[in-house]
Amino acid sequence: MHLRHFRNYDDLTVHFAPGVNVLIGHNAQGKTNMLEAIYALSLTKSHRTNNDRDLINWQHQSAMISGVVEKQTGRVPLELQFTTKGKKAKVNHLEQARLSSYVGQLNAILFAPEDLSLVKGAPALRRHFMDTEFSQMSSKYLYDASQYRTLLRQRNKYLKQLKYGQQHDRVLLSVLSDQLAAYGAEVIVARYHFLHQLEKWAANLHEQISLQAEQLKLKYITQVNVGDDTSVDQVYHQLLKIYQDHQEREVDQGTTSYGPQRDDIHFVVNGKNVQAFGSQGQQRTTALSVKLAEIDLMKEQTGEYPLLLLDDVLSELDTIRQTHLLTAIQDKVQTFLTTTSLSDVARQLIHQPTIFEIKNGNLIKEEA
Ligand SMILES: Nc1ncnc2c1ncn2[C@@H]1O[C@H](COP(=O)(O)OP(=O)(O)OP(=O)(O)O)[C@@H](O)[C@H]1O
Repeated sequence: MHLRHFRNYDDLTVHFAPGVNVLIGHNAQGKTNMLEAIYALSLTKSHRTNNDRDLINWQHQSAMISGVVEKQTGRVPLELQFTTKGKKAKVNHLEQARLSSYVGQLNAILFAPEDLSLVKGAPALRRHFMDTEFSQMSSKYLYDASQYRTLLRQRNKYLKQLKYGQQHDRVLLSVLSDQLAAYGAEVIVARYHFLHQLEKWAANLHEQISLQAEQLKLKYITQVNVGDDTSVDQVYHQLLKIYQDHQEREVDQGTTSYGPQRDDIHFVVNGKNVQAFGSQGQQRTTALSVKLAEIDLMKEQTGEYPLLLLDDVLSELDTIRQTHLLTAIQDKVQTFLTTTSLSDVARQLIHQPTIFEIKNGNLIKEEA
């Protein structure tokens, strides 16, 4: 990987190892920035800011991240350039007209301490989780979800204009409702199936981590009826009917109250919703199982394991959970783990880690 003028990195080339890469450093040296660079190389955007300008070093006007991904099908050079005017993404040195044709070349799963609140946090967090993860597995999902978001913004704007009498034409509202229902149905059916697949892997991991004491189920919460055999067309008609039945109410409120932007996931352990009734430990085990399950699901869906980015999470987990995490990933997932100091437990658990010391935007590889 090569970074130029990215955050606090000036000009850095680094060769990472295929196994576990440990990035050790004091606070504010560039550990999270490095994970952010890898994440951005995967998804074209940061996990912690929506403003790409934040990624550019304060002394400069542009930044670059490039890297070579070694896939089963061969080596793929990727490059991202950020300027104050926008960004460019290249695959195999060719600029991509759409960012969506770039995403999916390199998949990455990031796990940070705040992800432990996936279970107890707000529903928006769980929707964001579905969107980021499923978009990496399916370019169709990425496209449908982004079309849905654009249409939702347009429809909300139009509903507000109707509410305040700036517009009167209900025909245009019907057109927007129809298009919104079409993309909404794609998103809902895809989420249902992906969550069903994710549950298989997550339940298995949860059972192991809880030493066979707990059974985890994932329940997809959405406003329409959806099951194993429900078609996209059936969901589309349900949504369309909801929009027709509630048109006056939505105009009154000036916003769209129905659709996948209101979805949620319930995590159920031994028959009880963990969000409401689970102990902190159960909530953490659930979050960990779901995150680890994504690794296997991505492999199943794409044929390649994703990269795993662990931002200072070991210190947040007890020994049992650390052991499960580290044994689940070893020898199969290329991992990048940041820490201010590696505990003795972790040192013993990681097979042949490659250790880099991060100091003020520089990486120094420790000799084995
Ligand atoms: N655009 C930027 N240009 C220059 N420096 C930046 C930019 N954005 C952030 N920094 C600096 O990068 C430094 C490293 O930040 P980073 O978040 O990577 O720290 P860290 O090593 O993960 O530390 P911690 O252990 O405290 O989380 C910070 O001092 C921050 O001020």
